[in-house]
Amino acid sequence: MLMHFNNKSSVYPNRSGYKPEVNEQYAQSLIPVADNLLGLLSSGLGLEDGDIKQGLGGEDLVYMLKINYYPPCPCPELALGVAPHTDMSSITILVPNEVQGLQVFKDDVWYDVAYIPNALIIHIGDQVLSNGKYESVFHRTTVNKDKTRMSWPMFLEPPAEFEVGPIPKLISEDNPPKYKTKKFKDYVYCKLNKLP
Ligand SMILES: O=C(O)CCC(=O)C(=O)O
Ligand SMILES: [Fe+2]
Repeated sequence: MLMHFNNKSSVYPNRSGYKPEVNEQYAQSLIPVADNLLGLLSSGLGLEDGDIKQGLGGEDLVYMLKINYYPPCPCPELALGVAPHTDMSSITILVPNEVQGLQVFKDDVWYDVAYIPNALIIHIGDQVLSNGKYESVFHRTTVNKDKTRMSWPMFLEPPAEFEVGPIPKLISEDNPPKYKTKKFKDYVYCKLNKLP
């Protein structure tokens, strides 16, 4: 289930019995956290605090909340909840329930991401803006034989029509652009279709 938020509107799926208030409250309270994180990522690159947010569309940045629902699976060793991937968002802020499932890949090993009550999990997504300085985390989810797992990721993404590319201030002769600048919707299309 997907919900889009920005500072102008919220769009909900139209499902009978679905009460959006709690998700709305959760998403709204994450927005300052998200903005703070983007500021930190910006200063980590030696940029002004607002530069990354600006490079993602500024006030038009999309905060997309998704709800993942993984029912119990009779053969968990034969299935995955989500196949290995990197997120196309700039960052993802995720809260899971207590059922283990998220794994990240490092040095050829899949590691369980421990559930820590009340902790937020932050994924670095595809970091075109940083020109690859920040590396996206390759991750997947497993499923559980008996228990239902749920997770609530919020993806921070540029608007579809917004052009994304390495932040010009980062580019120099020593650090040429590693990515083409293109509309975010074209970035998504190319990634999904394995095009350059
Ligand atoms: O359920 C999770 O913990 C992660 C889900 C995920 O990777 C995604 O929705 O992109
Ligand atoms: Fe993901």
